[in-house]
Amino acid sequence: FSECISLQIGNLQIKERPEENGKCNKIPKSNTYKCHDRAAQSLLNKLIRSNLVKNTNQVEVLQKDPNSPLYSVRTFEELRLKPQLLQGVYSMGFNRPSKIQETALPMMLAEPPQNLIAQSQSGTGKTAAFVLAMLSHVDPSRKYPQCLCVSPTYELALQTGKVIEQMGQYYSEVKLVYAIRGNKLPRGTKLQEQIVIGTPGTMLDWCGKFKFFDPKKILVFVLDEADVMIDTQGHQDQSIRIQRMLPQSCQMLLFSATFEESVWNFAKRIVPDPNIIKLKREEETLDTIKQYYVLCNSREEKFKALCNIYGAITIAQAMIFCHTRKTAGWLAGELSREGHQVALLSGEMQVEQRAAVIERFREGKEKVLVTTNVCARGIDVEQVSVVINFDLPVDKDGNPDNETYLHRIGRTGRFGKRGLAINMVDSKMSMNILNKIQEHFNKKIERLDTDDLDEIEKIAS
Ligand SMILES: Nc1ncnc2c1ncn2[C@@H]1O[C@H](COP(=O)(O)OP(=O)(O)OP(=O)(O)O)[C@@H](O)[C@H]1O
Repeated sequence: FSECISLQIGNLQIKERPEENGKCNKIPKSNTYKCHDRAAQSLLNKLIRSNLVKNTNQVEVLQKDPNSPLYSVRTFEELRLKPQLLQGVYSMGFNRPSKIQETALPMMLAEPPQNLIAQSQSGTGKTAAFVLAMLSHVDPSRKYPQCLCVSPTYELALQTGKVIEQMGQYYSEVKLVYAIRGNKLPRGTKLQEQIVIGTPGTMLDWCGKFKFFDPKKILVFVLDEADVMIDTQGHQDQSIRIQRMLPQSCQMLLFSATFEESVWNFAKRIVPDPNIIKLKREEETLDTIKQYYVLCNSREEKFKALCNIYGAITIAQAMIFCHTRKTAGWLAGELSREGHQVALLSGEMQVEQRAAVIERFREGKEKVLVTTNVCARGIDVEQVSVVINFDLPVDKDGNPDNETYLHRIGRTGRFGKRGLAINMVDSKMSMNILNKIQEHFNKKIERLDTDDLDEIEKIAS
């Protein structure tokens, strides 16, 4: 599929330019794909499964299902967004809000402003929700920072910044600046941008040490991916110190995909008198992501299983998580030898290098991303149809890391897309870890026999 240039299916023509992220560049406005024969239908199904065609049908169905996190009863118009923002939302291809957007936006846009602690599954539109809230509150005629958004990593700050730029594209007076390492401003600078987005350390320096802006004038403070934030040494304290500089009237918003007790305690310290949107444990995993495990005996067997999976199904893009840099390096080498276009991302790389790797992957220049760690958390790449846990996530004591599991599998199945998560189990210990993960989320993870190609094909259908 990745090589096809043009496809005629019934009266629908799909053209693909591989240099454009492998996405079809001509997608009919209508949500119905008409197919006149079975071969064409099966071809189209494969395209949809491999995420090469944006399956808007599926999103629409989910948005009408009250049990889905994408369910909404209201339209964006009913959420009373400014016309320029509505235009931005529609230009991004959003038709209706998701559940978190529909529930959180009225609270965030209320007068007087209300504080919020919100949880929603990965890929259900939290970022879009708080970006809309920030853009709704800024006064573009005032040339100083009014909204702060703190993200746990450089990559996520850049990603969120892009969403702000896209959503705010018709609101051109609103400007954005990145408080991230590497963006060095001369002493004495007074920022004119209305939105500052960055990582906690640099943000703290900018408002505390360098006084690039006056924290007392901030109207909205957003803390994104709170669970990832508290995993990084120092981020929790830095975030709290920033929050302490803000006026009492400032609206505090905190988002997270998971809420272990530690996240909860942190959230309560940051957000006084909050409205709370919280999920039940069994709602945390998405039904659109199918989860499997594969039994192996060694690293080489795991690699063979991976090759079998690649041999049986069309994978638009995949993310593969390993426990150590050594395994990740080895695996990336083996996959390259097999002819895959592989990107390797690991913690010892410079932040700029990491951002460049993610950008290339997002553009579809590489189809497989092998990675070890947190810099892949929260990364939103629509085309990721498969996540492989080459090694299961464990904490430093070797216990299952449920939070990381959820973040990893959440890289697929973005906004209603179907996703596959495959876990490689290679010992009694890792089987034990997998069982605990199943128990924690109260979700069965089925066994997959990767020697049986038909069975692999079936799970992707
Ligand atoms: N209402 C909507 N309609 C269609 N697509 C949407 C809508 N809201 C968000 N999206 C898209 O869905 C994807 C996931 O959204 P977003 O990144 O905001 O989710 P998230 O909950 O912040 O994810 P994570 O927990 O992984 O950070 C993005 O590609 C975004 O453009």
